[in-house]
Amino acid sequence: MEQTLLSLSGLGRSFGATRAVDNVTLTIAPGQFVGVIGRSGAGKSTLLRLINRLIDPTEGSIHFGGLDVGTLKGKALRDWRRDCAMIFQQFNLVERLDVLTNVLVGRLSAHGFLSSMAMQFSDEERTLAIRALDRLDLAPQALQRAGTLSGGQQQRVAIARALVQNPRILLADEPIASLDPGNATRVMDALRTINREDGITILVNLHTLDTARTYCDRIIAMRAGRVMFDGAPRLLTSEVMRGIYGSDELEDFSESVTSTSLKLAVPA
Ligand SMILES: Nc1ncnc2c1ncn2[C@@H]1O[C@H](COP(=O)(O)OP(=O)(O)OP(=O)(O)O)[C@@H](O)[C@H]1O
Repeated sequence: MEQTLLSLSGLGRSFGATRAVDNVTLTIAPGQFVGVIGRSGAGKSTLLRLINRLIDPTEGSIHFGGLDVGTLKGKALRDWRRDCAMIFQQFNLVERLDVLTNVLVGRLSAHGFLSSMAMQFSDEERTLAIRALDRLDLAPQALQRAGTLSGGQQQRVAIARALVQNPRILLADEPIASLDPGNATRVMDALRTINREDGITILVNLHTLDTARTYCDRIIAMRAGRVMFDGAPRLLTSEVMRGIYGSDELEDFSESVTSTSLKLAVPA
């Protein structure tokens, strides 16, 4: 039987009359690379924010291993947020700080209040951060101000910051939505490397089907807060997509964002 790392049961979140996430039940096995697709407003961000506990559910439960994530408070909640790293579309770096310091921010959750206020880091932590940057081909930029990097480089710094947290799962909320195809490919390649080499489970929100098909070993398609499809990419055929989203909505998914998928889209 397949192991379960993360389990969502009847998970829901309303904002007034809007059911942003509606009765989502699913399990994720360790090491999976899962893509969540859906149009704008489908509930993808809300789903990730619920898992990370940036927002609280109105119904249902979230379990991670033996942990009841929905009930965590104080230090246990902070520990969960460290185990469950999150990266965002807008990178969320401190632009005036150098790249290395931005990566070291990922270590703050392991510090006490005073040392985190003083931003004091050990030599081991600096080595860890440099190593993470090196893996993402960004060691030469370590002392550069983060705000001077390209969007794709900034997103890779955000991935390095997440890596030094030693997360058990990485949630990425539309990480390539504001990048050009070349940078989008490098960011998705970096996520794939982390998934394969470190075994970190990845849940990534995407709004393009081609990218999800290229990188993910499982796709969850959402519409109006609900899971409409959950399975292997090859099973998410055009007919299935049309059945979920209708012919008009389908156009929203057709754009190819990553150059890998562009290559795949070119007939032989
Ligand atoms: N804080 C909030 N207050 C009110 N409504 C919200 C809030 N957050 C999300 N919603 C609503 O919940 C629904 C789902 O939004 P969500 O951001 O999760 O969708 P999404 O699929 O991530 O879309 P996008 O790709 O545009 O980010 C939308 O109707 C949105 O307007």
